[in-house]
Amino acid sequence: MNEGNSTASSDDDLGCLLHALPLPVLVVQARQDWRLRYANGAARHYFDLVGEIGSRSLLPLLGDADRRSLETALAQPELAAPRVPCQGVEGKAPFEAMLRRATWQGQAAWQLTLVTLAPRAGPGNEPFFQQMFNTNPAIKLLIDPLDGRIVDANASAVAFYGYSLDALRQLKITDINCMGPEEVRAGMARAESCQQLFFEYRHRLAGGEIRDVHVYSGPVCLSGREYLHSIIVDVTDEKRYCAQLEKYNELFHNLPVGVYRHTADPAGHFTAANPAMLRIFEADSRQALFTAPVTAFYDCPTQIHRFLVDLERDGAVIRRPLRLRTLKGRLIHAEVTAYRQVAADGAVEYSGIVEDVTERYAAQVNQERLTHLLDASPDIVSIADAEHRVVYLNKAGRELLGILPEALSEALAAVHPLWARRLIQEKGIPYAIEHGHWYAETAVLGRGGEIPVSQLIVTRRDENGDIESIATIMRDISQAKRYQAELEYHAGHDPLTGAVNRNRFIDLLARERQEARRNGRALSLVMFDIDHFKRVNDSFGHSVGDMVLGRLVHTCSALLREVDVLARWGGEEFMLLLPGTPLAGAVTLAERLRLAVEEEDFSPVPGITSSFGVAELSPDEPESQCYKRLDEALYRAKAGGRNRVCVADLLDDLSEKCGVR
Ligand SMILES: Nc1nc2c(ncn2[C@@H]2O[C@H](COP(=O)(O)OP(=O)(O)OP(=O)(O)O)[C@@H](O)[C@H]2O)c(=O)[nH]1
Repeated sequence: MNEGNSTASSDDDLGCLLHALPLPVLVVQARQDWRLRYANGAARHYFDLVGEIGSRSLLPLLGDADRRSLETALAQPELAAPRVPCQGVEGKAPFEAMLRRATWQGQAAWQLTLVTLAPRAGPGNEPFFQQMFNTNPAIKLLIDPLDGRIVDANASAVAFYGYSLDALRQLKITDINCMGPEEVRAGMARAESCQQLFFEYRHRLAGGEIRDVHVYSGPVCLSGREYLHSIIVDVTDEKRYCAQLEKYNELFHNLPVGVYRHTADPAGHFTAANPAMLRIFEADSRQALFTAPVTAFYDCPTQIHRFLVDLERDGAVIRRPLRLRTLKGRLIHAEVTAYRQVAADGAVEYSGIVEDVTERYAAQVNQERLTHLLDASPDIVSIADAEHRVVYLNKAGRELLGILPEALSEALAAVHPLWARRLIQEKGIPYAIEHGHWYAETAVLGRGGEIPVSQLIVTRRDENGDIESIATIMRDISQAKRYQAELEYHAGHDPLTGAVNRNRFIDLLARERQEARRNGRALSLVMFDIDHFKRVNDSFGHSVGDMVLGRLVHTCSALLREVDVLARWGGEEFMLLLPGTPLAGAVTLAERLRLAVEEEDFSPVPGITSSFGVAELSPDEPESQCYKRLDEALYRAKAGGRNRVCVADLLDDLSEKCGVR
């Protein structure tokens, strides 16, 4: 019992039940002159108590005999739950007082439950009995103990059972009771073993409805005959309520979230908690949880202050994330919902729900970290679900697309040129779905045209092996491409003249030879160098010599086709690769180059000329042999007076045929 006032509050369901109980129930303070602390409705009715009862004592309400009996019983501490017959208040039925030790607001008290007794035999009492029988609001039946016939019923019984008085008098109690004899016997045995003053039955009303009842019975002698006087208490609603309460209790007990109630004083203490609360706060016992001040569970004092201020102001705080500490000092992340409630005695209490979201919080923090990282990346990262709906796009992606597109196909269309889109849709995604990932160089559409990107598509499957997500990471590789192209250029070109270098020339020659063999096309080489170049260096210095080399390459390149390759073979020596060119064409070109060099202005160097050796590569001839022939031809050109073209042909007269000097 935890009623804080002398009247039961309608807010408190247990108090409400107690208040409505048809048996008079009193709570009196022990050792304090039987001061009344509580009286339920029936007790107030019996003792004609009206208004506040806090200062009144029970003793003046009782006759001397009853006072003595009660005090004698209480003076016998060996009696745990004494039952004391009392004559009762004048003009009302005598009663038996069942005494039980209780605690009332932390103080020792006695609970008195008064079971009213029907007056025993004696014709003098009959009118009194009749009056009690007829006028009492309790449901009452008078039963013939020999055959169970209902002899009489009061107005409350008529109203409750729904039969007229005459109809009730035609019935036996067994017609109303719908429990079998076995059940009745078991119920009686149970009542006896628990010293219960009533029996539990189920009574059928006239309309067929069955109600659970407690029946308090006692013998009464009327006109020389013994009858059974029964008081019937309808407990159907109470039982239903108790069953419901049990269900709620079970629910409360098994909830995976913590449910609590705590006092609203500055420290605050838990006064109710379900097992989940103990688990969440690592409390070994309820006691451990209840004795620690609520403030001890908060990690941050400003957080609790703000929480309580909001709770006081708004009456409720819904799912607020809080950092809490367990009794073992472990930090947990929780979401707390709390309500401010005012108890029957006006005391403010807080009750609420604590959800331990530590794991969820950690996952969320991880996700936020990852998102932060992905947003900081210049790479475009997108994630689509199994239905190809875009569910995530990082900052770089959002900047490129402006918004988050709904469908993957929509995103692809907005981002990629047609060829790349086809490649991704027809090859990339199907391959990634089958093998887990796909990597390729594709492109996205930039303001200035296509931007080359490296693209990785990664698929993720769930535990059933079904596709869960398709992630794409795209990196702008235009810079890398530029560097690569530059590197490739430098690896294959002479930095002084810009002509292809010897290594690249050899590679290109090998490729062109293959091509020439496949297509049956001619392929010619021309070797040439500047005449008396040493003199240039000696007379004008090396830098002028370098200038001459550069201008020579420039002059010659202007006369070449796209497919021709001009290489610096070494020093002031150059080589020409002429695909699809037979010997005659190569000789003509060499002559044209010779003339162009001769006519070029190499100021400050006057009269620069060059000598040429020309050869057509036969399909099976090793390159080394051809180089040798070219060397010989060039040597002949030098020996012949320089500034001329000589053919390196096995047919010695070919040079004459070609009309060259
Ligand atoms: N300025 C400059 N000179 C170079 C470079 N490479 C080689 N030479 C010079 O080119 C000259 C080649 O001299 P030689 O092999 O005697 O041939 P030449 O003087 O041209 O005589 P002929 O070829 O017989 O007409 C040498 O003096 C080299 O130092 C270069 O990159 N820059």
